[in-house]
Amino acid sequence: MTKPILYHIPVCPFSQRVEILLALKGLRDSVDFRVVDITRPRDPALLAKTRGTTALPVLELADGRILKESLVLLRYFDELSQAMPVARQTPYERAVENMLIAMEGDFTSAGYRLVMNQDPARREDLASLMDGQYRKLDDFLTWHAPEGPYLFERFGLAECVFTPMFVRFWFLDHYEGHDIPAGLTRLRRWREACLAHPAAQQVSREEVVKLYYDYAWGAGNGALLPGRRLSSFVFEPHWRSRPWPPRGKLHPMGDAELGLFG
Ligand SMILES: COc1ccc(C(=O)/C=[SH]/C[C@H](NC(=O)CC[C@H](N)C(=O)O)C(=O)NCC(=O)O)cc1OC
Repeated sequence: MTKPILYHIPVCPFSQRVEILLALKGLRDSVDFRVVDITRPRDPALLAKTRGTTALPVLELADGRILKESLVLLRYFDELSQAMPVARQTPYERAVENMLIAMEGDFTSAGYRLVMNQDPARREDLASLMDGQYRKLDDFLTWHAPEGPYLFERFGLAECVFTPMFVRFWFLDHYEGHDIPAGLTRLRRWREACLAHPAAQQVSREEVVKLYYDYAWGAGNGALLPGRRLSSFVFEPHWRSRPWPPRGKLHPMGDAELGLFG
């Protein structure tokens, strides 16, 4: 039987969400993962399938129908196979889960704006906004799940949504020296449990720090920085062969210093 195809970027957090849920449901092998190199022009055939949008992940069903948006794909796969449901099953618990998931967009944006910031004069404000997002999450968890570590008794849909962002925000520690503010113990407990879960081990801290280097200099989604020939997002040379970039944003490194020998 032809498997559905998930077009994805290996290190993209939105793709990782889907990988985590598929791993939780034992469906990882039921999907054909097709890697897309966003540092190169998109395949016209894929662009035609997505009607011109470029954001990944994109799911192509066996009959050619196309689905997009990671949150949609999470629920699609969770509902496709009734076994081992990941989303909560009662209206109230699903509502609480959705309230937490509704907070993810602002949380993610705050983190990416902080890591991509190039204006030292704005850093304090952006760091403060990030702190505010952490406080909102800590307050929500303290309110709805004071014991934890998860929102409910197991790693669920909200954890699928947030864990890839906790993974990416290792770049905040490395390039901005920024982390969850002291005292937010409930959020730290949640993050620690999410990061340790066996279904969420697709991307390492080393991979994030090396691949997201260009984000720290304001270039996202594979965009090229001035004077550079290769994006830090390229697949080759493999990130394992590259040196660790220094912590902080002291001076921009060139391709050679980054181990990007094209
Ligand atoms: C808030 O700023 C950011 C937040 C997250 C990401 C990210 O991880 C992209 S991951 C890769 C990105 N995918 C998405 O943004 C998907 C978002 C979509 N809403 C979903 O949930 O599936 C992509 O395909 N980019 C290639 C393209 O569009 O051609 C980047 C940000 O800025 C560059």
